[in-house]
Amino acid sequence: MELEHVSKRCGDIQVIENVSVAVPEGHIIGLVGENGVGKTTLLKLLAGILHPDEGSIRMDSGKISYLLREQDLYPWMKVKDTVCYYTDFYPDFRLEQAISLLEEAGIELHRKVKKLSDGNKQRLCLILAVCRQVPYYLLDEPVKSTDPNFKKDFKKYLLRNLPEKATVILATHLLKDLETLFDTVMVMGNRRIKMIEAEQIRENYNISVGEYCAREMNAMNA
Ligand SMILES: Nc1ncnc2c1ncn2[C@@H]1O[C@H](COP(=O)(O)OP(=O)(O)OP(=O)(O)O)[C@@H](O)[C@H]1O
Repeated sequence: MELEHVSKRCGDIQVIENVSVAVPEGHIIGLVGENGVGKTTLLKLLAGILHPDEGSIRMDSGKISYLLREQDLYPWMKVKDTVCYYTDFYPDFRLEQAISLLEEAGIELHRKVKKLSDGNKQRLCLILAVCRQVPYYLLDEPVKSTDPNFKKDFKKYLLRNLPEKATVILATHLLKDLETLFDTVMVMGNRRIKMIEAEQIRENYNISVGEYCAREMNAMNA
């Protein structure tokens, strides 16, 4: 998965400009940056939902699982039908695993999606995303509405449920909760992306990943 000299405008805003990045395979990558900096836009470009104005993106959208937002779910459907819909649509969807994760989350199969709490709608979206068996997962703020315990255990949850060599790009503002999850971080700011491995941050700067990201975000937007 690779971006070469990619530029993208949204409305009258130049979100990214001439960005080239090769996504490291098998890494869990934290995508961070201030509100409105372009994290969702980048994930949509990678998923093939948006197209670059200039440059090219090398990826195979059939191999990508993209996390739905709660409002993308059909509210009138039952949880069971939502899962069956996914099973019909994606041959790589692991139904048994989804049923087991729904049970673990206490989400009943016969409940209508619109009757779920916001946090459980997000858990359902997450279950739909992680139960696809693909090499790439694009997760935009996957734990925003979930409870503190789930956020705390999210690293274990991902490692337990994704294929061993999966590549994950995860956009978040929750650096305190998630920083230990990342092998690499991409910091976005001022139309650019800076990528660095977590190990390199600890060795070269002797600060936490979260502290590094906060520092870089300030520097990029100064
Ligand atoms: N459909 C659109 N039309 C016009 N401008 C848009 C559209 N979608 C996004 N933008 C603008 O593009 C920029 C990047 O938005 P994006 O949602 O990618 O940011 P983000 O980093 O994900 O933000 P947040 O952290 O707040 O979720 C923002 O300035 C936003 O206002």
